[in-house]
Amino acid sequence: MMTIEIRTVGVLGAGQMGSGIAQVAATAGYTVKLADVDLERATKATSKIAAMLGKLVEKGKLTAEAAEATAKRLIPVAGIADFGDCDLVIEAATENVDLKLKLFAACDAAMKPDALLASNTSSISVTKLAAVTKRPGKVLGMHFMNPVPLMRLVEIVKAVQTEPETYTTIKEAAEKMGKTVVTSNDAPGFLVNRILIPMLCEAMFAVQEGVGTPEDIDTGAKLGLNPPMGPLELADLIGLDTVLAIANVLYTDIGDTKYRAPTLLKNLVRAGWVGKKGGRGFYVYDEKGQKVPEGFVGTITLNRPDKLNALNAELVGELHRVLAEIRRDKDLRALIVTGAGDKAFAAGADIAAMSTMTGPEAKAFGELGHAVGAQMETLAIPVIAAVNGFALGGGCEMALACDFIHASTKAKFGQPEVNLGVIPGFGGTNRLARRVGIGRARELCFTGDVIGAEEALRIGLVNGIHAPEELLGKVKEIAAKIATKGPLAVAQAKRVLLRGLDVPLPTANELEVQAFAALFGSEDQREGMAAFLGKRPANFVGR
Ligand SMILES: CC(C)(COP(=O)(O)OP(=O)(O)OC[C@H]1O[C@@H](n2cnc3c(N)ncnc32)[C@H](O)[C@@H]1OP(=O)(O)O)[C@@H](O)C(=O)NCCC(=O)NCCSC(=O)CC(=O)CCCCCCCCCCCCC(=O)O
Ligand SMILES: NC(=O)C1=CN([C@@H]2O[C@H](COP(=O)(O)OP(=O)(O)OC[C@H]3O[C@@H](n4cnc5c(N)ncnc54)[C@H](O)[C@@H]3O)[C@@H](O)[C@H]2O)C=CC1
Repeated sequence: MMTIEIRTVGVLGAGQMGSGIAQVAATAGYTVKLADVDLERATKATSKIAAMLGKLVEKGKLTAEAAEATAKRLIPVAGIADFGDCDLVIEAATENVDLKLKLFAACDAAMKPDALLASNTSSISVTKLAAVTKRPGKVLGMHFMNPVPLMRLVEIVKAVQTEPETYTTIKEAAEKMGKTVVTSNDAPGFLVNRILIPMLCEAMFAVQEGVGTPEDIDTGAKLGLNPPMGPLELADLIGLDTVLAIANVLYTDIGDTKYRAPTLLKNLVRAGWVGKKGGRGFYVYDEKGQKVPEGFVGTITLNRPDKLNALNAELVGELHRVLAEIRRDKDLRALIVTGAGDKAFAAGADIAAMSTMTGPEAKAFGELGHAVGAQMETLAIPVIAAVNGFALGGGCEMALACDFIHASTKAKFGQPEVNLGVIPGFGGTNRLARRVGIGRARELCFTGDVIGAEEALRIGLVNGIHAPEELLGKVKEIAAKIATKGPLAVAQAKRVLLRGLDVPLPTANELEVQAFAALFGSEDQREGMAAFLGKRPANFVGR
């Protein structure tokens, strides 16, 4: 029997696996049509692949011409109806048997009769998938590993119906994509996942039973058994929803309770914590997919929303106490300050309380406010203000005492104290001048004008503005990013940047040299540089 020559490959499902498969197929010279639930997702994935190719060019691993030619071979399409001219379709949609049966029947109907149809399924019976098509002999499993561009293996799974020519053609195609092939008969989990999934689940049972922490389990596995990743890190990479789906297939199809999924895994998936692709699983990840140490970011919420979080003695006293506690906390690596409710960060010092104060009382309160500002400025960790509404008077001053400010698009800033016959008393005059320049600070303090977020961004009072519902998430991302850096280095940078403002430049430069030198010999300096040279993420400990 003649086999088809593969020129055009359809990839169905543009998630982490489908995108990787599309990339290696296009790199191998195939024209690739990439589809997902809609054209938008397919187009987004295609752009991401083009960006990946760009990175390979930057690293000198691909020429610019090759990257451009590869990107041109990648065509996002609206759906299965566009697979009519494909010689091979590789399905890489979500691991769900009913979905895959439906997609196989639809692909079969849309594809030309002699084209081949493969599934990247991790565990589902390929024989069952073949049986819903009119081309069962042309169906098999083509199980790529994650991440596809880096992993050398493709496990080819022969369905009961697979014709030898189909196997040979697919093997050649996989080899053309730079992969080594192993062959499995159709059995739950095939070869690789039959071994892998019980191991991942066993690690999860160990967490569930309190035998050890995820960190200790992963470190133990990595250092004791020598795989590149620990089992829980790997489960997060695969996707906990996918791991659960595979475990369920193993358990149901083999019928042995040793393959049952741990409750912990089920609960994480129920919570939507599906691993790296969702930002959280056994670990927490930032937007770049880098692991974020958990519990390293603290948040203080000014919580007096019925009075727009106006600063009275109780609130400021509490803030003073909490900041003193935070100073003693050796685990925290960044702190966020925000306001409760959706109207205000803080609308200033409590005017009702201040209205009856004598001069000496006002002095005492001003000094308390300044003490809080100094606490925030001199904490070793960065303090970020997430200004979610009014930041007026003492509220604006409190934000200014933070290292930097991000704000919601509806935030409003001002030093309106002149309207009350007083001046800023919580560092506003001088911190504002340092942040936005003396001229602008004078105008704001003399007029009492209130400015919006756009203007605050324009004059450099805030570093970024975000939709109100996104503000806290964005600020947490920034704080989480800082938490992955060397804590000693961040602390020294904060100290030198602050102290450098108040001394002549040569003295500021001396401060910098001293701080730079002081970091050498620290565990973090050695780890940071070793991690760079070892091409791995650094794991800083703050020593
Ligand atoms: C922000 C507004 C434009 C919003 O208007 P609107 O949407 O119409 O809401 P309102 O109805 O006005 O407000 C809702 C609710 O909140 C109350 N409220 C708002 N702001 C304050 C405030 N600053 N103090 C007290 N209460 C406030 C308001 O009265 C309403 O209450 P309700 O009537 O019971 O419902 C608008 O609200 C506005 O313009 N607010 C005032 C903004 C302002 O002028 N701010 C500057 C204040 S002066 C200042 O900040 C001086 C400083 O620079 C600080 C120096 C010292 C710092 C030291 C810290 C220690 C302070 C402790 C002093 C207290 C002592 C003690 O407790 O004994
Ligand atoms: N994640 C891993 O490490 C590995 C996964 N696999 C398998 O690859 C397949 C895909 O897994 P991932 O890429 O990790 O999942 P993923 O969740 O990253 O991507 C799945 C994609 O399928 C798309 N999809 C869902 N329904 C669809 C439909 N009706 N039509 C078109 N597209 C649809 C989703 O929108 C999503 O983009 C699964 O079968 C999985 O078992 C295989 C090897 C490794």
